[in-house]
Amino acid sequence: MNDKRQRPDRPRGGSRPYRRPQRDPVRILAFEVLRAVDERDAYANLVLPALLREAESRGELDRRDAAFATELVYGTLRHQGTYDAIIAACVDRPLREVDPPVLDVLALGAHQLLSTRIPSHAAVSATVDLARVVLGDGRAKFVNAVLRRITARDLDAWLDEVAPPYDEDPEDHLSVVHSHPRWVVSALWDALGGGRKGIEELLAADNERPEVTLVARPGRSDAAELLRALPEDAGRPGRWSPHAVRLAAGGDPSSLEAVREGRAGVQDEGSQLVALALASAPLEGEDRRWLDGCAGPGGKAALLAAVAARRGAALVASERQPHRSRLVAKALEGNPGPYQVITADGTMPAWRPDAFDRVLVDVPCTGLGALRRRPEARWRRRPEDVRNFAPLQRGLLRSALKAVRVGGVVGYATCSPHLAETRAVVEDVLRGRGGPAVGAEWIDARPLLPGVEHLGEGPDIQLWPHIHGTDAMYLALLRRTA
Ligand SMILES: C[S@@+](CC[C@H](N)C(=O)[O-])C[C@H]1O[C@@H](n2cnc3c(N)ncnc32)[C@H](O)[C@@H]1O
Repeated sequence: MNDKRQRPDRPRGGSRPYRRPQRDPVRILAFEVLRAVDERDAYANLVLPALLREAESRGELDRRDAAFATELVYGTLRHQGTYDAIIAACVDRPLREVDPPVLDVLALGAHQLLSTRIPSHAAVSATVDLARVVLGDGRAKFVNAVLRRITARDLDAWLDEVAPPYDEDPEDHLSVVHSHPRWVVSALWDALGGGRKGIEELLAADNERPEVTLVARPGRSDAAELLRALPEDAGRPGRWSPHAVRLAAGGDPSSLEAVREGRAGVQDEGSQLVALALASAPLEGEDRRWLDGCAGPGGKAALLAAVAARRGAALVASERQPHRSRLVAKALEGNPGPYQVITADGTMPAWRPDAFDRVLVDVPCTGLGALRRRPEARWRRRPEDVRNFAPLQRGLLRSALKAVRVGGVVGYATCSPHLAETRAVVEDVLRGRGGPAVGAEWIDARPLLPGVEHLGEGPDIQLWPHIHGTDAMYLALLRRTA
């Protein structure tokens, strides 16, 4: 602690007594996470748990504090676009001229004022104290003035003020109200189709915290075992996957023995459905050799390997990044059937052509279908990322189609619904645009997800957070014909 903070309370210019700011470890920690996300392009879902563990080990935070810090960080990052528009209306210069750490404190304050039940005076005073600790007294005055302007309206009144009317500019309106970059609103709407209701529900779902879903790896565990091991009301069966269990808020997967032993894991239900659909696609002839060509960190590979083991098939799980291959190896440890984990570039295959009966390529993508999990991703992604992934996505699909035997099945998956990453890739590869044509035909994937409704017109499928409660996973199934 520096000298200044150790000085005793004393009067300062005028009659107001000097008050030392309260050091609130929760808000300081939330601020540090926001700075790491902004300055180092860190991922909140990695930095936050690490800082929480450190603070808990120092005895500074308990579970309730940790939950509040999590709410502050995720809520602020999710609604950052909305808060920035409101803050911009309360400062007399362009936001780019406000120092980023000051903006982070203001956004944390705006979140408490506009989206939590914390009384306004308490939110302002706690945020000004935070500003005094992390920014100094001078900038804290600026923070105080801006926050007081924000308290003049509630969130709905601010949205009426700062968002352009829907009828004038629907995408800009939705972008401000639902805190998504405009180009992302546009891309999601193109993929979803339909009118205002659907896109509003989707954008709102992106701002909800997703529930944690477990997978009981078949042959190693089952949903009933997981449900029995959980306290009453702490878990529910999945909506669509017979292997899924949904944890109630605050549920800790590592409290379950099956998870600790790798017989179960954490996996979004959409990701489970993709692996299960590929595994159940009809196939004539041999069905013994399966490949996951983009396996890291191993969620789908572990489910595929477990299903393969029950069917007498073996899985090769391949991943280009060595550190992610190690995660795949860990996810597959203890699988009851044969499997192999290799580190290889899927566009320069380490296997012979025609070597496999089933192949999955869950290609690298913008991740626009998983915005619920990575609240900062929407601000980091750029439209050019879509173009930059395009050659790799096409290359990986072409290699997958060569790796499978004639009659075998390829699953092309993304966790982005952006049409340029989904159907456009598959159509280009099938038509030979930008490379040699590949002999393959579509398989209707919809019947392979029994009971799942609203999958679109087929033959490919697109899942949605607001309809299916899953990440927005895409899957195209193709059969090699020549
Ligand atoms: C969307 S992730 C796969 C997620 C994985 N299927 C799961 O369910 O856990 C895409 C993976 O492809 C890997 N990758 C990127 N380029 C690759 C390449 N040329 N060959 C193989 N893997 C690649 C990335 O490192 C990343 O781990």
